[in-house]
Amino acid sequence: MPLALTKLQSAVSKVNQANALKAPAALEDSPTIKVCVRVRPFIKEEVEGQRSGGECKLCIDMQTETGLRILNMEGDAEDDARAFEFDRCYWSHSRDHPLFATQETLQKELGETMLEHAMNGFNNCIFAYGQTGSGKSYSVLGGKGEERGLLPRVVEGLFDHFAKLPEGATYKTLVAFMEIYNEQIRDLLAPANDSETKKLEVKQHPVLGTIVPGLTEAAVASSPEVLALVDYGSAMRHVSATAMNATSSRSHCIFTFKTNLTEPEQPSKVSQTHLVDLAGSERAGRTKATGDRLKEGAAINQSLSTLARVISELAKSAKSKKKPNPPFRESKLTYILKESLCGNSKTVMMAAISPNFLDYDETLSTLKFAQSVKQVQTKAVQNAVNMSSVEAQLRAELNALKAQLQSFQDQSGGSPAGMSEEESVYLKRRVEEQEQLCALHGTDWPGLLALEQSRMQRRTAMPSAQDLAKLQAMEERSGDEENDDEDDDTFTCSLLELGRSQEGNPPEGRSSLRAPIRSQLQIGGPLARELSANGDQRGKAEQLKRQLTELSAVAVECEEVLNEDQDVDSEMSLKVLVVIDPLDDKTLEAGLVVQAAASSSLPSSWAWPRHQSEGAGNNDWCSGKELQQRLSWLKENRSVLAKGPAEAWLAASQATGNLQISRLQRENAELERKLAEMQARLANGNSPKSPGAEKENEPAMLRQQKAREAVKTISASFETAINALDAAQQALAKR
Ligand SMILES: Nc1ncnc2c1ncn2[C@@H]1O[C@H](COP(=O)(O)OP(=O)(O)OP(=O)(O)O)[C@@H](O)[C@H]1O
Repeated sequence: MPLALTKLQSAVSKVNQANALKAPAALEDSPTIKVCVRVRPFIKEEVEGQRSGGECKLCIDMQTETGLRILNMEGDAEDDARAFEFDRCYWSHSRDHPLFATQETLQKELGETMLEHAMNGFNNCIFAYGQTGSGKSYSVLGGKGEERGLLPRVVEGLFDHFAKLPEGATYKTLVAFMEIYNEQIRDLLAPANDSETKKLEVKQHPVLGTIVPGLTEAAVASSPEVLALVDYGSAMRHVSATAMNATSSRSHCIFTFKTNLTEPEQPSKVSQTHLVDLAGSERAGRTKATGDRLKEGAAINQSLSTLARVISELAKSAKSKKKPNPPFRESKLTYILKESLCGNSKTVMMAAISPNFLDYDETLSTLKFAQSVKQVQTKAVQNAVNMSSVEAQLRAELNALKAQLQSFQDQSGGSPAGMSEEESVYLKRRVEEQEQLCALHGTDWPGLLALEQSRMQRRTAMPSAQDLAKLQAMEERSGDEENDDEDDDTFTCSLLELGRSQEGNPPEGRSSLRAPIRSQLQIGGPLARELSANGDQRGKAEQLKRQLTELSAVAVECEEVLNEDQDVDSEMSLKVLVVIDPLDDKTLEAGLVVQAAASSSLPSSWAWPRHQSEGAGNNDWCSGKELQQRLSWLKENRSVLAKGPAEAWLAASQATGNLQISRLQRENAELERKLAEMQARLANGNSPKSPGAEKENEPAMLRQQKAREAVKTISASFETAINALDAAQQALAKR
């Protein structure tokens, strides 16, 4: 082929590739916040009536990619229709519509655009806004497989982009995940025990802009790692059932990733991207909220109304060119998003709306709000930064803080005199925070990755997505059983079973027992309904969640202990039986079955010390406390598991108060008796008596041969048992 033609073809293909990545013209760069609207399908709660009394009337009409109409079905629909224009409208209500948009459509248009920005050093933000149950979480987080939302797709895409970087380029990524619940910031990535103690505040930093000191910023190197963190964070989020949505998010949730790309001899391109899933705006009457739910609703509405005032102020000033004075600091949400709403960021609003006429008022108000957001301008600039100068500035600040603390301490020979207790605590905390900032913006990247690994181990971990599919199937089965037993309305039971064996390949970097506990509760639909049905069930739900969290932590620790021992064939499964009885405090039973060293060391019949409370036929089950005992056993004995039966038996006998030794002695006595009996019969030329008549008729030679084999087998096992017992007793005697 002539060279010119090859070049032309390659140029055409490059242009095509670039076009394929490009968002529609309406989404291309302009200084205002881009506004998209998405219409969801009718959902189960509408069809079944909890949300709408069974009334499903479509009131949205979309003819173009940028325009929609909302119809007032009470009057003359055509006359009463109100038309709106946005940067992009996504029709996800019905698949047969020519404009039908999938999760993939959103990723191609919005996700890829954000990634292009991030790779070029621009900050991004996408925030999903809308009434409860309108599809915000579905768009941002989504479900499984093809239903994955923007967040997981963007994370995967990010690492695909990194893989294509030119030689010599390096990248670093930090991720954070927080929620704002009742005006408090919660770190969703902090290991469970840490998060309760930390009170997080938003601050303005002279070098770094808006920051939340103390918030976990996890150094990550692959998309599975980030997705495991997203699972973990989602599990920690406040979700509960309301009449409008069985899995309603009760908090605003912000996932952030920061990138730092460096090419040789170039300033680093840094970016920060927020993906925000706002809590639903709601009217207490429709959600039937009372007590804590109502309080949550008030806090949600307060921050959303601050957001509305901020937007209104910004929109007004865009028209009048006056300097705006928006009340950013009146809510944590607007304070954190300040930069995204009017500063250095390319920002998209995703307005999620319900298609149902019953939600007409809320939908209209969402559309009007979205229209005002369209006028708000931001000022995105490329962040090309000299990282060593940033680090130097942060270090200088750290040194100044340390010097200040030191001078107070010097004045008083150790304790900071002249300072109140509060001031000294404050200064010490500032030093700690500044040290964390220096580390995050310093050069010790391997150190940050190692820190994250150790944090991961401390996180209470949960089952994986694969396990969740299993869970769901089991839950459905147990749901059917519940329906069969409608008379018994005091109990709700769910059986969740997670498993792991050597054949299963857990995804790299993730323990197979990790998955959101909250997903378990969501899957436990009947359970969630039971918990939210009667006034004060929240306490019960929290208690249950705590118990499940603790239990999973123990299970994962067991799994990790087994994983450490490469030589041990192990198989493990966790069964959780959730029993909720409103009259009883006992809410949870769990069982952990570990077949450690089933084939190589421990005799398979005796792989686990059985607890005294275990009854026949039910010996896999144990309570949380017993699970802890099993974990201790496993920890104490892991070093011997792979060595051989004698040591393993010894270890087990120590752990179980020598019960096993006496059991073994009984077994040996029985074996000895059988052996003696056989030998005596053989010596007399008599084969052992067979029970059946046919056997009586067997030729004498054959019977004798069988008897000899039986003796051989028995004496072999007898020998093994004796040796093991001897070794065990000798070792015991030495201690
Ligand atoms: N585009 C869509 N396609 C299919 N199902 C959807 C879509 N959007 C939303 N849903 C479904 O609608 C229900 C409510 O959606 P979702 O939980 O995302 O609402 P939300 O706005 O986040 O609610 P809340 O504010 O209460 O958390 C869910 O069952 C979700 O799966």
